[in-house]
Amino acid sequence: MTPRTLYDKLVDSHTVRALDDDGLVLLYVDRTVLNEYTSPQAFSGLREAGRKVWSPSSALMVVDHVNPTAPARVPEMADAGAALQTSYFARNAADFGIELFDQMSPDQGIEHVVMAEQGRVLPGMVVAAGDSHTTTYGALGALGYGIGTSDIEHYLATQTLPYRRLRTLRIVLDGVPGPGVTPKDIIMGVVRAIGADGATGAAVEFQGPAVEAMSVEGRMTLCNMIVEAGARGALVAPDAQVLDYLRGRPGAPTGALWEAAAEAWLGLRSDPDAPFDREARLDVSTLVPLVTWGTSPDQAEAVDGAVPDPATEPDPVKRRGMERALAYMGLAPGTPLAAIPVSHAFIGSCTNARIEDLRSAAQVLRGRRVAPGVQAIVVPGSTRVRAQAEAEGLADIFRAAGFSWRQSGCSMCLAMNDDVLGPGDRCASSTNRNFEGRQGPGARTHLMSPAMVAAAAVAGRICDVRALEA
Ligand SMILES: CC(C)[C@H](C(=O)O)[C@@H](O)C(=O)O
Ligand code: SF4
Repeated sequence: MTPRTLYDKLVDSHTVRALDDDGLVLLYVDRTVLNEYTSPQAFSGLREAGRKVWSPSSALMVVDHVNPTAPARVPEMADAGAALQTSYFARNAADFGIELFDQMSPDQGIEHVVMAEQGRVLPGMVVAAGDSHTTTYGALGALGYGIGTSDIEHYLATQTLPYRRLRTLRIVLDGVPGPGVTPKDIIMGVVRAIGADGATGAAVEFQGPAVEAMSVEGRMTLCNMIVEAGARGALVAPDAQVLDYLRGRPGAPTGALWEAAAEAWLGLRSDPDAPFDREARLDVSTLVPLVTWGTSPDQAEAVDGAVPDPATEPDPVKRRGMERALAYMGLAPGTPLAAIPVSHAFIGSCTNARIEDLRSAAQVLRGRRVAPGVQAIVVPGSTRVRAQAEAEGLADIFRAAGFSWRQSGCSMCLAMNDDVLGPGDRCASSTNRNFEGRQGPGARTHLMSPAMVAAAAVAGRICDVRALEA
């Protein structure tokens, strides 16, 4: 048999039939998750065509993008647009028979955090959903990818999608990360190294000792943020850690079925000599905590470094991009990153708001206070994560430090609810995108790890977390 990558195996095992000779197939898709923002037209399409959902139990509906995160939750949304989106969402759930976690549900949260913690995504599955960060599920050995609204409709009606096989990119992570270097710093290091277009259209498989040593939640951060290098799929071969993560979750099999599944899952890996189209390597021991200074996720620098000078960039296109980014960010070349004051700190998003993220930020905040003038908020990735953090005493640490302890949702990751920054606000943010206006018109975003956000909140400026952890 020709050696195959894990990606090839997942695509092959889900191929209903080939649609052309060039890699276009009809793919069987196991599951989806729907949000209130990208699903409405898909349901309207089904209604107009008089179609039903083929397999309602294969889908889950979660309110996450527009809901407020104010500490006291109410069923009615004050914002008229959000109220309309969420009420149509609920009507679609009821009419099409799909399970819904609305904003009042104890299981609500950011869709990708919820799918994993509920055990709705299992190794070997293909999951397509109307959100680019569906790649997160690669951490569990499942092929997740983002789709548009017309594809959501196609999925709901048929459980299949036309799918063009992707080029593969193996990213090997060697070495042991040094102090303060988290999975977020590692994926930011990867994106910086290969560029914001370095994985365009690729199915990435992360391999290597640093991946094997990483927690499953850390691998979710990798698979989530590789989208910012253009990836359309991400995978890590499932191992014993993945089994430990999944065992006992609501959607995980039990008894003999679990035993059989676990054995099969551990066999899901690329053959040793499987060919990848491309390969990249990074020694994570060379990294230090990273911070973005620009408006593209690859515009990142070591926290103990300085804002780069566009004048030293030989590529004219890159140079103009840097100049424009610095103008938007209000930064001068040569400014030490650790001298940049912040007005806001945000810990949240499907990249970095799981329990391990909250623990690492709380570790920095214990016994410390947010600097005067800094508004700091923490938005747990799910309502379950929030409850767990409360049970572990993390919420008390955040509150005592002066952070606002919120309900779950996408929140300030993309500012579709009322958590919006103003022009000129500067935010230390644990999120994945720093595009112009992402957190509000004219607002400036510096991406970093949750621990680094905590450090920035305390210092009132970008701050090397290693100084605080020492
Ligand atoms: C709203 C949705 C389409 C979008 C995505 O696909 O990623 C959002 O979640 C984001 O992070 O920008
Ligand atoms: S948390 Fe941010 S990145 Fe994740 S789905 Fe929501 S808006 Fe997109």
